Amino acid sequence: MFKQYCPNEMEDHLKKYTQKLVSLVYPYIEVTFHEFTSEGFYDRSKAYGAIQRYLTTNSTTRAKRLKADMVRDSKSLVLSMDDREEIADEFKGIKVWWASNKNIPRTQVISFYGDEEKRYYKLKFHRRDREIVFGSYLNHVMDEGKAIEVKSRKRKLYTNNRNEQWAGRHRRTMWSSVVFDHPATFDTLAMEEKKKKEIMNDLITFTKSKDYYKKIGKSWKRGYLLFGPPGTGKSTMIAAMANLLEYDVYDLELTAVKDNTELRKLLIDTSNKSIIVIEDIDCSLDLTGQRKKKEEKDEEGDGKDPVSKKKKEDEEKSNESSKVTLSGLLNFIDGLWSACGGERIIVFTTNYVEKLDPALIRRGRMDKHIELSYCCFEAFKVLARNYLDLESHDLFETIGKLLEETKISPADVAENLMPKSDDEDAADACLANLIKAIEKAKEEAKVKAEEEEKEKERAKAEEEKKAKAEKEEKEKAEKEEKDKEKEQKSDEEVKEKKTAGEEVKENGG
Ligand SMILES: Nc1ncnc2c1ncn2[C@@H]1O[C@H](COP(=O)(O)OP(=O)(O)OP(=O)(O)O)[C@@H](O)[C@H]1O
Ligand SMILES: [Mg+2]
Repeated sequence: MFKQYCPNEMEDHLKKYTQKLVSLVYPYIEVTFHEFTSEGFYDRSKAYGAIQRYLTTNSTTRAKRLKADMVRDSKSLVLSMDDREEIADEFKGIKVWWASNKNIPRTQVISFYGDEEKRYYKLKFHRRDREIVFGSYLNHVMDEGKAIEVKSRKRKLYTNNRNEQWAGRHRRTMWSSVVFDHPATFDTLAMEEKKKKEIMNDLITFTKSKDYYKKIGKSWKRGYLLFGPPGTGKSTMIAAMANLLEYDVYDLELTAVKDNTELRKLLIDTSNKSIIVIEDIDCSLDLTGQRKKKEEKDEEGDGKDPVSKKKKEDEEKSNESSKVTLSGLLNFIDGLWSACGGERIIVFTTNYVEKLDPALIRRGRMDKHIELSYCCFEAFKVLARNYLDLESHDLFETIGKLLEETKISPADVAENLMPKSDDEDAADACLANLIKAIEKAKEEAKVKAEEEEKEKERAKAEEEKKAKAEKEEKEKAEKEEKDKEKEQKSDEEVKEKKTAGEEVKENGG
C-alpha cells in the first residue's frame, strides 16, 4: 500500500533517514562475510573458510548446534556452527558476536552450482570497538583460522606439467597435484643422531623466524643442497622434511620447463609453506651442452628443401629440450621474484656436487649443504630398529666393523634387512644376509680397486712406452739430420777440392 502511493525517490529518501535514525540509537556495526563472493563463483571465499575454522575452535562461548561437512582437501570432517546460531568472542577486552546465517533465494532458479542457499557469517560489535576490530581482531581471526586449516588439510605433492598441457587454458593447471602421503620421518631416517638433530633444528628455526628474516632484510626462504651417492636417502630426507614441517611439496621437473619466463610463472604459482624440490640438478640442466646443440641444429636446418625443413622443425619441437639457463635458475632461487610469498624451502639433490656451478651453490642460494654418505654403524642401528625391531644383537659388532671398512648405501642395507619370511629367526637370517652382502661389496670394491690400480699401471706403462718411442724417434731424426749435414759437408769439401784442383790445373796449364 505504501509503495502504491509513494514514488520511488521518496522511498529511497525514507530508507536513508530511517537508517540514520537507527544508527543514532543502535550502537552496533555489522559486517557480513559471504561464502561465495561475486568474483570467484567456484572459489569458496578464503575468509569464510578461515572464520569457519576459527569459530569452532576459538570462540569463548561454544556453539551448541554444529554441522559437520567433508571439505575438499581436508583430512577429516570439518565442524562448524549450524545456521542461525550465535556465539560470542572476546579479544583484548572487547566483545564481539558472530552469527551464522543463510539467504534463501526468492526466485525458483535451478542453479548450476547446486545449493542455491547463500551462507554468510555476520560479525557484530560496538561502534567504539571499531578500531580494534578492523585493526587487529579480524587479522587475528584470519591468521588463526588459516593456521588451523593448514594443520587439518591434506598435504599435496605437485609436479609441473609440460607447457602444451596448460598453454592457452587456465593458469591453474601449471601444477598438477596428488595427495602427499609419504611415510618417511626423521625417526625412520638412518643417519648420525647428531647430524639429524642439527638438520631438524635448522628447519624448525627457519619456520619460526618470520620476524627475524624481516629484521635482517632477507626474503623468508632457505635453500638446502643434498648431495651423496645413489641410495643414501636424499629423496627420503625431503619427504621427512615435508612431514616434519607439514609443508606441501613441489617437485619441479626442470626439463619440462620451456624457458625462464615459464620458470618464473611456476615459482609465483607455488603456495607458502612449501618445499620446492629440484632433483638431480646436475642431470636436469646441461646448460652449455644444450645451447651448443641447439645452435648446431639451427645451422643444419638452413638451406634444405621446405618439406624436410618442416619435418626437422617438427622433430625439434617434439624433443625440444628446456631453454632454461643457469642465470634463469639463479634468478628463480635468489632473484627479486623469489621474495614473493615466503616460507619456502628450496631443496636440490645431486650425486655429483663437484659438477655444479659455484654460483649455484653459494650460500644465500643453497644455505645449507648436507652430505648423505654411505651407511655407518649408527645409521645401521636405526635401520635395524625400524626393519627388525632390534636394539642389539650378537652380530652387531661384526657388522659395525665391516661397515667401517666398506662403502654400502643405506638402500642396500635396508633391502637386506627386509624380512623375506615371517619365521621367528627371520632377524638372524636378515643379519646373516646383510653380512654376506657387505662382504660381497667389500670384495667387489677390492677387485675394483685392484683393477683400477692395474689400469693405472697399464696406463703408466703405456705412457712410458710412448715416451720412450717418441724419444727414440726424436733421436733417430736428429741422427739422420746430423748424417745429412755431414754428407752435405763432405760433398761440399769434395766439390771444393775438385774446383781447387781444376784451378791448379788451369794455372799450371
Ligand atoms: N638414510 C636412509 N634412511 C632410511 N632409509 C633409507 C636411507 N637411505 C636410503 N634408504 C632407503 O633406500 C631407498 C632409496 O633411498 P632414496 O630414494 O632416498 O635415495 P636417494 O639418495 O634419493 O638416491 P638417488 O640419488 O638415486 O635419487 C628408500 O626407499 C629408503 O627406503
Ligand atoms: Mg632420489
